Amino acid sequence: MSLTVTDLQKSYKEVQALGGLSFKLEPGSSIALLGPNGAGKSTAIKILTTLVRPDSGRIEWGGKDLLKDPPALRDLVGYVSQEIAMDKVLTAVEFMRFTAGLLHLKWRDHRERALALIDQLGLREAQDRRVGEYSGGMKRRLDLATALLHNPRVLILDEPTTGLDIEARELIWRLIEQFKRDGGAVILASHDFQEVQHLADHVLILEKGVVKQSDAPDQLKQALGRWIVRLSTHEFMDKAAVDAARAVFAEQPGYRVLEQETACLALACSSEADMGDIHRQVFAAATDAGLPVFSLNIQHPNLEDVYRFSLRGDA
Ligand SMILES: Nc1ncnc2c1ncn2[C@@H]1O[C@H](COP(=O)(O)OP(=O)(O)OP(=O)(O)O)[C@@H](O)[C@H]1O
Repeated sequence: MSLTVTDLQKSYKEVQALGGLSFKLEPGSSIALLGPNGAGKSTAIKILTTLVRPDSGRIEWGGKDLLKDPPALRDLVGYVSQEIAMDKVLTAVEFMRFTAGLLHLKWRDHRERALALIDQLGLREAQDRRVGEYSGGMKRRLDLATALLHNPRVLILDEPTTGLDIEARELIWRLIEQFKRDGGAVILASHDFQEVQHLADHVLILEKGVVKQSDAPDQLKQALGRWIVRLSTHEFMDKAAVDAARAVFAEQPGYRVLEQETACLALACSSEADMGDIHRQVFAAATDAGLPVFSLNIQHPNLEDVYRFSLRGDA
C-alpha cells in the first residue's frame, strides 16, 4: 500500500504555510522535504502526525482518507522529532514502557519488541541507565526506538542527525535504510544536503508553502546542467565585475547564467565536454573579452546547487 498526499493546504490567518503539497510514497521508498526556514516543512510534518489539521487536502493509505481517521493515521506513522523530550530519570526500558502507555499499547505484548529495538539500536548495555546520562546520539537512537515501537509503516523524521557526530549519524542512517529495506516508507525534513542525498529517493523543495521542485535527486541535478562553473574575475567581485562577466557568458553558446549572491558568477553548462575542455572554453571566453580570471571552479551539480538555484528561480 502506498501513501498518497494530495493538495494539502494550511494557512495561519493571513500566512500561507502550505499552498498545496502533493506526493506519493511507495513502501520501501523515501522523500525529503527541503526548504528554507518558514517554507512549511514543519507544518507538513505536523499535519502528517495529526498535530495540526489542514484547511484542505487528503492523506490516503490504501485508498482510505486518514484525515478523517486521526487514530489510524497515528497508527500508520512513527515520528522522530527535532527536539527530544525525555524524562531524564527514567531508564531506556522504563521510557519505552512509558511510551507504550501513551500509545495505549499493552506492555506485556510489546516488551519483547521494545527490548529488541533497544538492542538493535545499540543501547542494550545502557538500557538500565537513566536517560539523563545519555549522550545526544544515544538519546536520538532511543527516540528512534520509541518511534518504531508500534511498528509504523511510515517513519517521519525531522532533522534526525543534527548535532550528532559522524559515527552516530551513520548509525541512524543505517537504521533508516534498514527500515526502508523492511518495506517502510520514510519522510525526512532536513537542512543537511549530504543526508538528503544519502537517504532520499525523491526530493521536494518548498518555499513559502509552495513546491518549487519535485523529483529524484539525480534528475534534479541533471536538469540543472552537466557542469556548474563558478568564475571570479577579481578576489572580491563587485556588482560591476559580475555584470561584465554575465554579459560575456549570456552570449556564450551552451552556457546559462545562474544568479548567486557570493562574489562570483555561476554558470550552468550542459555540454558533454570534459572538465579540461570546459576550463579552456571559459578561460578563453573570459580572456578574449578582456576579463581577468582570478579563480575558476568546475564541478558536477550537487543537491545544494539544485536547492540554491531553485529558490532563486533560475533552475
Ligand atoms: N502556529 C503558527 N501560528 C502562526 N503562523 C505559523 C504557525 N506555525 C507556522 N507558522 C508560519 O507558517 C509558515 C511555515 O512555517 P513552518 O514552521 O512550517 O516552516 P519550516 O519550513 O518548518 O521552517 P523551519 O525550517 O524554520 O523549521 C511560516 O511563515 C511560519 O511563521
